[in-house]
Amino acid sequence: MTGSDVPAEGTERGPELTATPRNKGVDAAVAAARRVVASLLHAGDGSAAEMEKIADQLNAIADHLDEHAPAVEERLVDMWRGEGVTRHDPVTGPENAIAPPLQLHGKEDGSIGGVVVLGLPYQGPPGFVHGGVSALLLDHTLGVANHWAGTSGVTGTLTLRYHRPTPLFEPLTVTGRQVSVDGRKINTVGSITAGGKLCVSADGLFIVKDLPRPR
Ligand SMILES: CCCCCCCC/C=C\CCCCCCCC(=O)SCCNC(=O)CCNC(=O)[C@H](O)C(C)(C)COP(=O)(O)OP(=O)(O)OC[C@H]1O[C@@H](n2cnc3c(N)ncnc32)[C@H](O)[C@@H]1OP(=O)(O)O
Repeated sequence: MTGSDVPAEGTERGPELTATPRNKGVDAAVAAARRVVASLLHAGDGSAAEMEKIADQLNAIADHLDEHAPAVEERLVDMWRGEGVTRHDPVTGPENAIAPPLQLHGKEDGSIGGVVVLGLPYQGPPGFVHGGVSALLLDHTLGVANHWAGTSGVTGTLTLRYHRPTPLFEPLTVTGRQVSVDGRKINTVGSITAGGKLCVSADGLFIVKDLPRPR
C-alpha cells in the first residue's frame, strides 16, 4: 500500500508498531529485490528475457553483498538493537525481501491493524493468497497485538479458520487484539478481511517466555 491510499474502515491510523520503510539504503535495495522476485514470477520460464544473464547479474549482486556483510553473530545483535519494533521480520520488516511488508498501527481500543496488498509471490489457490501466508501474517499480527497490549509471548497454538478465499491484488485488512492474560497464557484473536468480508479468522494461545534479545 502507498501513503496515498485510504486505510480501510476500522484501521484508522494510530501509533506505528512496525518499522516504516525508508526510500534509501537497504530498504530501497530490499524494495527492488521484492520487485525482482515478483517480476521473475510474472515473467516465467516462457519469457523472452535473458535469464542466464539475469542469473549472473543477481549472483554478482549477492556476492558483493556477502563480501561486505558482518559476521552473522554481529548482525543478529544489530537486528535486535533496542527494545521496540524490528526491521528484519518476515511480515513487517523493511529489511526483509520476504516481507510484503505489512505495516501495523495500534488503536485506542487496544487492537492493532494494517492494510496490505499481496501479489503473485504469495499465491496459493489460483488468484488467491496461500493459506500458509495468511497464517504467517496472522501469527505475527497477533504477536504484535500482544506487544501493544503489554504482555508478549511465543505462539503455543494458532487456530485458523479460512472462511472464504483471500484475494490477491486487493487491499487486505489484517487485525489483531489481545483478549485475555491468565498467568503465562495469553489469548489473542485476529482476522483478515477483504472488501469488508471476513476471509480468515485466527485464535491464538501465546505463552509468556523470556527470549532475551542477542547482545
Ligand atoms: C516472540 C516474542 C518476541 C518479543 C520481542 C518483542 C518485540 C516486539 C515486536 C514484535 C512482536 C513480535 C511478534 C512475533 C510473533 C511471532 C511469534 C512466533 O513465531 S513464536 C515462534 C513459534 N513458537 C514457538 O517456537 C514456541 C515453542 N514452544 C515453546 O517454547 C514451549 O513449548 C512453550 C514456551 C510454548 C511452553 O513451554 P514451557 O515449558 O515454557 O511451559 P509449559 O509448562 O509447558 O506450559 C505452560 C502452560 O501453557 C500450556 N501450554 C504450553 N504450550 C501449549 C500449547 N502449545 N498449546 C496450548 N497450551 C500450551 C501448558 O499446558 C501450561 O498450562 P498449565 O499452566 O498447566 O495450565
